[in-house]
Amino acid sequence: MTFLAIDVGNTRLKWALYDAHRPGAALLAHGAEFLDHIDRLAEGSWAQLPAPAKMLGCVVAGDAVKRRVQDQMELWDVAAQWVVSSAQEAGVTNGYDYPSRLGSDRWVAMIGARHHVLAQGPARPIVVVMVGTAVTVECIDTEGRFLGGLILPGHGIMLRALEAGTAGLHVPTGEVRLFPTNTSDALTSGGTYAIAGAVERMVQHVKAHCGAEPACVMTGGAGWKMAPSMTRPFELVDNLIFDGLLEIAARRFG
Ligand SMILES: Nc1ncnc2c1ncn2[C@@H]1O[C@H](COP(=O)(O)OP(=O)(O)OP(=O)(O)O)[C@@H](O)[C@H]1O
Ligand SMILES: CC(C)(CO)[C@@H](O)C(=O)NCCC(=O)O
Ligand SMILES: [K+]
Repeated sequence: MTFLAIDVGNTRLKWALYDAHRPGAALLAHGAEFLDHIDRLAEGSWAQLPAPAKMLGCVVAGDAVKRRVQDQMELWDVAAQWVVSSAQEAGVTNGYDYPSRLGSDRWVAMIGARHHVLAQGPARPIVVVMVGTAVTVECIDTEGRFLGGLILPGHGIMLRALEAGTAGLHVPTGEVRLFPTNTSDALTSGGTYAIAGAVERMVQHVKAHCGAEPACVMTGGAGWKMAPSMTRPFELVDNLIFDGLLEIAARRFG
């Protein structure tokens, strides 16, 4: 029972084919395409894949992009199913004022993180950081309730905003330094520590609110770049969105 998981992000579509729709299933193939290039998936990297029996995805890119993905999926006889953030799913409850307005990537990643942490031991609060085009920093309490989260610009957006909004900042990417002494390093370090600082605040809020040390997990393509600059240890998890989609699929598809 092959299973196709799809994460349509702000910049790229990421997909993974598994041999079953359950946590721990074997990964058969995976890939990523910039959103501009997704119309070539059916004749490109999907052409040689075994047909998926089930599919589940999450999409933050809007209905037009979702339809373009579904067009590519016509290659197979499989129904497209997309996760919509709800009040409760797979053991996580949603504390957002309007649960369906929570980005489904955030919701699915939190479900992945909750089960990832439960698989390691007793339940504890979690801080989930997703580093992509945008950065999100979520808090889940010991009972699996999403208490709230932060949204901030990703590194690329921060640098482009500074380039666009200042008179004379156009420099190549630099290094993260404690005391940057050139413009490139100052910009790169500023962006990195802006993210690390926001995350540190959330960890403090969680400790104060929940009275326990949270498990700290980080995911997203740029996670490995952030990890050395964090104020405390973060476990890097390859793709919490795919982990979450497997958890949800196991419950929905039986
Ligand atoms: N040195 C860095 N430190 C932190 N973040 C960085 C760094 N360099 C690039 N990034 C960020 O990482 C992002 C790429 O991460 P990732 O591959 O997960 O994103 P994506 O797949 O393009 O995003 P999305 O899932 O939203 O489509 C870039 O958009 C940029 O904001
Ligand atoms: C915050 C992003 C852009 C992160 O990818 C996405 O989850 C999104 O568009 N969310 C909708 C708004 C919200 O989550 O409150
Ligand atoms: K994303």
